[in-house]
Amino acid sequence: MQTSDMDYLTVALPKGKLFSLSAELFAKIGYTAEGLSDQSRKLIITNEEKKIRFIVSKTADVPTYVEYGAADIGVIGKDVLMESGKDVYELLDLGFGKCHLMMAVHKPERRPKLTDYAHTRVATKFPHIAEQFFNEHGMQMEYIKLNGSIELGPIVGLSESIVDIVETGTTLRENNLEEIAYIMDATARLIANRVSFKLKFDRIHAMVEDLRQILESEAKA
Ligand SMILES: Nc1ncnc2c1ncn2[C@@H]1O[C@H](COP(=O)(O)OP(=O)(O)OP(=O)(O)O)[C@@H](O)[C@H]1O
Ligand SMILES: O=P(O)(O)OC[C@H]1O[C@H](OP(=O)(O)OP(=O)(O)O)[C@H](O)[C@@H]1O
Repeated sequence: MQTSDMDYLTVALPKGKLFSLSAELFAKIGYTAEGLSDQSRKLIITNEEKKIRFIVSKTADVPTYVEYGAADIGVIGKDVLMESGKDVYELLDLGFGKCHLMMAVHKPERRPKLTDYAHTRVATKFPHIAEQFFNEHGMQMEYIKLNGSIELGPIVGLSESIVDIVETGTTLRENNLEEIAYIMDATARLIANRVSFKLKFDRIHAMVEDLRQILESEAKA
């Protein structure tokens, strides 16, 4: 394994929904870098003075960069972290990116039971989480991995149900789907490489404490 350069703290930020919120949070503790914005195409942005390096990665790849030590620290949704199964420390619940994972089906005529769907097909970005959930309910399923627009699955007959994220519920409503089982809540988490956490303990610990203070003061406001 590689541990990111000892002089620098390397932070992996996910593209997409969590990017701006993560960058804003780091900026509040003084972790800024010129050119760190949604619009930039730069993949590595360094603040030489503070010895911080941000790497901007595809969301699902953040746990991989952190597990291998290419990044010391990362921000990632709990959903993606659980699905990845990567061996990293989870240091802090950052609170934003709130959503939940659930199972939904095409709007049924009568209230269905979860077990009505045993042995059917589930479309999902989260096959590991889905399998764990259905196993806990003693249900054997067929998992169809999709990478986006999961709600299409039942509409076009690819699957009988989906396991996906819900935030406002708009996507379910607009596609005539109904949640029939709650699986888990998710928020953004701060994660760390296990070796970096030991080798760069003072720096990471100080950063976590600064972030914790910001989050606590925002929660009180
Ligand atoms: N409405 C939402 N839809 C999707 N994810 C949400 C939502 N609200 C919060 N999140 C959180 O934001 C994380 C990132 O979502 P995003 O849609 O940016 O990921 P992605 O589409 O997998 O990434 P990428 O844009 O790199 O393909 C999710 O893993 C989840 O934890
Ligand atoms: O409850 P809502 O507020 O409607 O949000 C939920 C939707 O957001 C996510 O999709 P995303 O925007 O990440 O696009 P994707 O389908 O490409 O994953 C998720 O997969 C749902 O489709």
